[in-house]
Amino acid sequence: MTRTPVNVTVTGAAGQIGYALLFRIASGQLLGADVPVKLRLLEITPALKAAEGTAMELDDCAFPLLQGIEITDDPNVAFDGSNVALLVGARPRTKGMERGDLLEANGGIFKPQGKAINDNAADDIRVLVVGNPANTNALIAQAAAPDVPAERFTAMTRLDHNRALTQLAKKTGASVSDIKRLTIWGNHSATQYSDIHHATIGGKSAVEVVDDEKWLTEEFIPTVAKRGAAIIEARGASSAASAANAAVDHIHTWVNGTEEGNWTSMAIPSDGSYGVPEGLISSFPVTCKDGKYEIVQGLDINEFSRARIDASVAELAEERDAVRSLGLI
Ligand SMILES: NC(=O)c1ccc[n+]([C@@H]2O[C@H](COP(=O)([O-])OP(=O)(O)OC[C@H]3O[C@@H](n4cnc5c(N)ncnc54)[C@H](O)[C@@H]3O)[C@@H](O)[C@H]2O)c1
Ligand SMILES: O=C(O)C[C@H](O)C(=O)O
Repeated sequence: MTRTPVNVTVTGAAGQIGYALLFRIASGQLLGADVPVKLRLLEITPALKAAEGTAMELDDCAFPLLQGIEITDDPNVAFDGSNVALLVGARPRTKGMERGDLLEANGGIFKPQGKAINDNAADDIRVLVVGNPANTNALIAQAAAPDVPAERFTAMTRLDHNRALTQLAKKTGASVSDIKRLTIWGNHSATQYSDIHHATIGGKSAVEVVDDEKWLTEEFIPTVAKRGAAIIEARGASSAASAANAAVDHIHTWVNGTEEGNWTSMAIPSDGSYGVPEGLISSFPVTCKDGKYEIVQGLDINEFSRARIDASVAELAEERDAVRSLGLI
């Protein structure tokens, strides 16, 4: 193998998403079956030992593509020469914690990590924020990295996209691969909007195939938006394997491209498209080609969609204003 290994940094590596993610990265599913990787695992000091345990297991898989593992509690080391950064570790909301407290606690994580990315990462760094509140954590990290092109900071709504695909497939009896051009708009939160107005199923309009407006508004959209909470309720812990799967999908698509005639959903810094204020990290329909993404332009947004996009974007603007008032951006 002669290719230079790609440095992949994973924060929160000893957590449950980390455990589901690292083996897939090391096996080549993130970047490709011919791309060697070096892993950098960032954890808080008390979790370093657990991260070492996971590294021992990674060693024991004898993955041919895995060219090294470094474990550290220092963001400057973790992001040194990093090409891909998966920011998973975050401060979860605990009892009695207000939203402002949560944003502030996460600011204490994502601001220094953004600075460490700015100061140490490779020129081609691509960042995916998974840790919640993902969109606003991405905004905090991005603001702390003024030397990195803003568009390299993204947040994950691919899990919502995948959830929506399956709900739609189950409703219509189609296969997920027959469904194209589905979109998640806005925030990775309960305000997100899963939009099938431009989607097709087996080449036909998804709205016409579904032909059930009540299901769309009262079941589909809320089921997808509240799926994370439903999983926490059922499992007693938040989604992990499906979140790791979506992170793999997000980076794989960003690097390797979307299929012809289809698009995906990524939370990315807005350029003002579709009335989303510039700079907010909001989910859009995107196509990817040659390692770059582009917002799908020219879609007709009906009144129904407009109201839902606006509501989610308003929440993002509130979160931005809150972190701004805390001096985090
Ligand atoms: N965007 C999405 O679709 C999505 C889906 C599922 C979960 N999540 C979020 O992903 C995050 C992680 O979930 P999990 O189940 O793996 O949580 P977890 O609690 O199992 O693991 C989090 C890990 O992060 C580590 N950590 C905390 N602060 C850190 C720091 N400053 N630097 C490095 N590591 C740090 C912790 O030690 C822990 O090991 C949560 O915020 C969760 O809400 C997002
Ligand atoms: O961790 C959570 O709050 C839920 C998670 O973001 C999910 O969508 O599964």
